[in-house]
Amino acid sequence: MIELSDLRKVYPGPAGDVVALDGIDLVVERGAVHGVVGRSGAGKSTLIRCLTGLERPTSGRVVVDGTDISALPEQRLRAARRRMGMVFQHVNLLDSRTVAANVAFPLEVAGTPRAERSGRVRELLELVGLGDKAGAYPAQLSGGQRQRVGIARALATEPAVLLCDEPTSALDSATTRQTLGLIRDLRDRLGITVVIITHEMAVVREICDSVTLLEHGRVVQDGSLAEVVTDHGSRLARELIPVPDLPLGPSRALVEVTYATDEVSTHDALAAVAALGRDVEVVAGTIETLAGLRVGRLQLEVPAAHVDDVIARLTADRLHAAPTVAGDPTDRTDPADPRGATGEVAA
Ligand SMILES: Nc1ncnc2c1ncn2[C@@H]1O[C@H](COP(=O)(O)OP(=O)(O)OP(=O)(O)O)[C@@H](O)[C@H]1O
Repeated sequence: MIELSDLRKVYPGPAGDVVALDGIDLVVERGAVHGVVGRSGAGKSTLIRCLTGLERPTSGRVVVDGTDISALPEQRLRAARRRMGMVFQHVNLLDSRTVAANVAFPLEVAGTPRAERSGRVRELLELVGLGDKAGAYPAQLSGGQRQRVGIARALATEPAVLLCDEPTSALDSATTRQTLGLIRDLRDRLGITVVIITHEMAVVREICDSVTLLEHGRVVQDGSLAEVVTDHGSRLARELIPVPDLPLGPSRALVEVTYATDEVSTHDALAAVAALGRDVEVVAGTIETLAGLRVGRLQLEVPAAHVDDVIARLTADRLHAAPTVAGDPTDRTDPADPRGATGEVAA
C-alpha cells in the first residue's frame, strides 16, 4: 500500500543543510498497522509530511496505493490526500460546531451532498462509539472522546490509509489503550492501512504488526514485530521487551538470553540456565506476547571469566545469548556519527 524508495529530504539551514531523511526505503503492506519510531529529530514528522505530499522530497519516490505522490501536480495531490486520513496528537476540532458538524466538515469540502452527509456522519460516529454525542460540542468531550471525533473525521472521505502522528501522546494510559483498540478494530473492519508515528514503545507493543526504527533520518531496523523482537540484541528487541540492567557484584557480568516459546519452551530455557550451576543467577526476566508471538527474555549474572563458556552452552541449547551491552540501550546517539541526536549536521 505504501512504498518509499531512497527518500531524501534536505532542509537548507543557516548552519548548513539539515538532512532530515537520508535514503529511506520502506514498505507497508495493505491492511497492516505499521509503527515508525525514533527519538525527537529522527525524521518521523518529515516522513509523514512527505507521505501526505505536504512536503516535497528532495529526491526519491513516495508511492501510496499505486500513486506516486512525489510526482503529482498540486491539483491531483489534493485529490490523493483525500485518500489519506490524518490523526494528530492534538485534535483540532472546530469549537463552535457540534461533533456531527465537525465530522461532516471534510465531506462538505469534498462536495458530498447534504442528504448523503448526514447518513455518513451517523455511520462514522457509530463506528467510533460516539453515536450519542452527535449534538455535543467539543468542549463537552473528554480527551479520548475528542480523539475519537478526530478519527471519525479522518475516516469521513473513506481513505485507504490512516496516518496517525503521536495519536495517544496527550492521553492517559487507559484512554490510550481504548484509542489504540479502536484503531485496530477499524483496521479489522475497514481493511484500512495504518501508519502510526510514535515515540512510545507501548504503542508499538499494543497495536503494530510491523515497525521501522528511524535514527538521524535513516532506517536502523525494520520488519514484522515477530522479526524484530526475536532479533537478539537488536535495539527494537531490547526496547520492546526491556529487562533492567542491574548493579553487578565484583567480577560478575550480565548475559542476556532471548527465546521464542514456539522454538524453546520456558521450561527448557530455565532448565538450560539451571544446568549452568549455582554461579549463574537469573536476575531479571519477562515473557511477553507480541503480535501473537510469545517471547521470553532473561538477564543472567555470571562470573565474568565464564561469559564465553555460558554463551556457548546456552547457544547449544538453542537459546540466543550475548553479553548485555552496558549503558542505556535506548540511547540511540552514535558517538561516531558527526551529527547529534537531533539529526542536525554540526556547524
Ligand atoms: N522545516 C524545517 N526546516 C529546517 N529543518 C527542519 C524542518 N523540519 C524539520 N527539520 C529538521 O529535520 C530533522 C527531523 O525533524 P522531524 O520533525 O522530522 O523529526 P521527528 O522525529 O518528527 O521529531 P519529533 O519527535 O521531535 O517531532 C530535525 O533535525 C529538524 O530540526
